[in-house]
Amino acid sequence: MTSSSVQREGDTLQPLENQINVLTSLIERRKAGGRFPTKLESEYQAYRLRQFFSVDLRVIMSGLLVFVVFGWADFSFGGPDAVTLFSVRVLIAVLLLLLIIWLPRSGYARYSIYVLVSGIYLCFTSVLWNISVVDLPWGYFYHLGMIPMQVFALLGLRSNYRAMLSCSVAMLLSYGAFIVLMPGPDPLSEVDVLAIGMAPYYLLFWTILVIMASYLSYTIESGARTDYIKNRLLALEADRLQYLGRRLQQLSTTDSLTGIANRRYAETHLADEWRRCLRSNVPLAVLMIDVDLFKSYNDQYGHQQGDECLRKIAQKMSEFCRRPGDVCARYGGEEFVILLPETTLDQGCDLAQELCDAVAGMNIPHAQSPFSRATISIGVAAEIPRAGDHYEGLLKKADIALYQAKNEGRNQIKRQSVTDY
Ligand SMILES: Nc1nc2c(ncn2[C@@H]2O[C@H](COP(=O)(O)OP(=O)(O)OP(=O)(O)O)[C@@H](O)[C@H]2O)c(=O)[nH]1
Repeated sequence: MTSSSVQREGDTLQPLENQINVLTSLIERRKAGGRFPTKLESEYQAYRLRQFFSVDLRVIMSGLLVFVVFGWADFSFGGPDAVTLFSVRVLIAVLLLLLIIWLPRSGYARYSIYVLVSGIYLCFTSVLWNISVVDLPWGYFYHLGMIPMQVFALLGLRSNYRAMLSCSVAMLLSYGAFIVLMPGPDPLSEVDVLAIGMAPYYLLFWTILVIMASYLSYTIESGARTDYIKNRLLALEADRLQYLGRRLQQLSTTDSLTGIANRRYAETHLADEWRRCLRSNVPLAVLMIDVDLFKSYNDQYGHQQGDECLRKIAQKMSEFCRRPGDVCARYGGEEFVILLPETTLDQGCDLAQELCDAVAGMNIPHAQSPFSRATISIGVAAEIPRAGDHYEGLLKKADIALYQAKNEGRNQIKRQSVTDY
C-alpha cells in the first residue's frame, strides 16, 4: 500500500474507460450491425468461432444427416447408378464430417466459415451431378432438392450474412447456368414441357428465398453483434465498478502523505487481530512511535521538508513489518503505530530498538535536536487478549510508555510498566 501504487492503479482506469467510450459510441451510432474496427472485429470473430463450434456445428451435423437420409432417393430413382450416387453422397458427408471434427483441433479453425461455405457448395454440386446422371423424369426430383439445400445454407450461415449471401448467389447462378447449358430431353414429354415451363418460376421463387434469407441473416448478425457489444460493455462496467470499489477501499485505508495505512485501517486491523489473538491465546504487541522534536524540525527546514522527513521515516517503519499480519500505520500528525500479532513484549521491544536505531542511522539532519538528526521515541506494549478486555487498553499502555520515552530524553524505547505474562 504505497503512494506510487495508488498512482499506478489510477492510470489503469483510463484504458478501461477508453474501451467503454468506444463501445458506447458504437451502440449510439447504431454501428453495431456493420463491421467493427479491426481489433474489435477480430475479437468478435474469435467469439463467433467459439459460438460456431459450440452451437452451429450441431446444426451442420444435422444437415449432413439429412443429406445422407435423402439417399433413399438415389435408390428410388437412381436405377443402375443408385449405388454410385449413394456412395458419392456418403463419401461427401463423411469427408465433411471428418473435416468439421478436425477443424476445431487444428490451427485452421478461423477458416471454418470458408470450409462450411465450400462444404455446402460441394453438396450442391453433387446434387447437380445427380440431376445429370438420373434419367428423366426422375431427375426432376433432384431439382427440388435445391430448396432444402438453400434452407440449410441459411441455417448454417445465419450469423454471417456475407457468407450466406455469397453461398446462396453462387448456388443460384450455378443452377441457372446448369439448366441453361444442360442439353434438354429430345423429344420432349409432357412432363418435360411442364418442368421447362415451371423453371423460370422456380428460379424466381428461389431468388425471393435468397433475398428473404439474406435479410434474415443480416438481422441475425446485427443482433448478434449488438448483443456482443452490450455484453462486453456490461463486463467492462463490472470491471470498472470493481476497480472503483477497490480504489475507494484503498483511499479510505491509506494515508495520502506517506502511502502507508491510515489510522482507520490500523484500528480495524487491531480489532481483528485482537479477536484472533484472543481465540488463539497468543500475544499481540503494539509500538506507538512519535518523531522527536518535529515542530522544531518544521520550523527549521519548512513544512515540505517536514513532509519528506515523515515519508522517509514511514518507509523505514514499513520495512520492519515483515510478516503478513504486521501493519504499520500513520496514527496522526507525526505519530505512527506498528501492530505485531503473535509477538511478545520482549520481541516487540527488540524490534522497537532496531527500528529506533535504524531511524537514527538514516542521519536525517535535525539541527535543533540534541542528536543532530531526526530520531523517534517508541512506547511498546503487548498482551495476550482476554475476554472482556478492549484493545484500547493496549494502545493506552503503549501511549504511556511512549510518554515516558519522551520524558526520559527521546530517541529511545520504553516498555509498558506492568506486564501480564
Ligand atoms: N510537515 C508536517 N508536519 C506535521 C504534519 N503533521 C503534524 N506535523 C507537525 O508535527 C509537529 C508536532 O509537534 P509537537 O506535537 O509539539 O511535538 P514535537 O515537536 O515533535 O515534540 P516531541 O513530540 O515532544 O518530541 C507539529 O508542529 C505539527 O504541525 C505533517 O503532515 N507534515
